[in-house]
Amino acid sequence: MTATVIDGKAFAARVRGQVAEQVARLKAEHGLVPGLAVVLVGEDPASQVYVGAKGKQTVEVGMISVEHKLPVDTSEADLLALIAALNADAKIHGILVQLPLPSHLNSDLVINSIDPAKDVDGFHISNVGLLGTGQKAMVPCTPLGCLMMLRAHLGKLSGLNAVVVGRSNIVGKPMAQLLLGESCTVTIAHSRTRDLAAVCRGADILVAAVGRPEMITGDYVKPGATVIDVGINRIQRDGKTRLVGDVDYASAAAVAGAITPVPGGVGPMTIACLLANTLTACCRENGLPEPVGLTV
Ligand SMILES: NC(=O)C1=CN([C@@H]2O[C@H](COP(=O)(O)OP(=O)(O)OC[C@H]3O[C@@H](n4cnc5c(N)ncnc54)[C@H](OP(=O)(O)O)[C@@H]3O)[C@@H](O)[C@H]2O)C=CC1
Ligand SMILES: Nc1nc(=O)c2c([nH]1)NC[C@@H]1CN(c3ccc(C(=O)N[C@@H](CCC(=O)O)C(=O)O)cc3)C=[N+]21
Repeated sequence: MTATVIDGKAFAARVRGQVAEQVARLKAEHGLVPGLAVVLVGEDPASQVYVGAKGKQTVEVGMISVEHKLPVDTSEADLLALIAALNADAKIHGILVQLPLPSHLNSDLVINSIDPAKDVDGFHISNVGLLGTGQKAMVPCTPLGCLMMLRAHLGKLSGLNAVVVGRSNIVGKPMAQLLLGESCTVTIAHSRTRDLAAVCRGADILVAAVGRPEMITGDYVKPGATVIDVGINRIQRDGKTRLVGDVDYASAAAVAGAITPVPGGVGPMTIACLLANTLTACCRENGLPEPVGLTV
């Protein structure tokens, strides 16, 4: 079997189109323009690429983009003061603090200082709790993007076996919550899981969020399964820098029913969902109806 490729790049372009349409309507009918502030501390080159891409796409869908680039030695007090100012700024509806933060900063404290209504990453403890209890939350962008692709490809997910490899707060855990919300039977695997390959072979839906290049090979995949590769790993191969996922694409695609590529899979959907969440936050903050087709 050769797997169907789930084209995240094309899917993300459609999501951005839907966002742009609804942003235009918000402007015409209510005079509102959603605003997203991205805060980057330090000069990690990969982070700068993401922040640049986010800013460009934010403007393309008609929203306001504000970038705050702070020096690597920024104090916690200064960062908290900036977040307090953004919380109080009526033109800003979404705030994203790029992670990881330099080690002298307490990222839990920083994230939890964001107004939960503006927490478009969905990392604030209030949003984590709301998602975990099945209430209306801001949903983390990467898992939201994965869920949108799964729904589009599979339709109803109810009753399917889902295995999420990875238990981070930003990907693995919220992904598992969303799949549980879809009535999947969910297993969360991690570095202590025994016989990971056998656990993964039980999955109708296999989500890899590990951070280990090409670890999930074809022998981890149930024939016909849907494989979502969240991993973004920069490796050297044949003297060139290449981007690969956590899934060994060639061997997995030979067994799977459908698979997301890297690049061009989950990554572009993450940014599209960030824009969707900013629109959602703007609507909620102004007591307007939820955007159509862009929330869980
Ligand atoms: N496409 C996108 O938009 C995004 C991509 N990413 C990418 O996704 C990947 C995961 O990111 P993130 O969740 O932040 O990573 P973390 O490093 O926070 O978590 C990795 C998880 O993988 C588990 N793990 C590590 N090694 C193994 C192993 N050998 N077998 C089984 N499980 C293992 C860890 O287990 P344990 O808890 O036991 O240590 C941990 O739960 C990375 O490649 C990252 O770059 C991240 C965010 C967004
Ligand atoms: N507060 C916070 N929120 C995040 O959502 C967040 C973060 N911090 N820190 C870093 C990770 C990583 N992340 C990616 C987003 C887009 C691509 C993406 O668009 N990738 C392209 C390739 C881009 C390239 O070539 O480098 C693709 O997969 O096709 C990748 C990774 C968001 N993250």
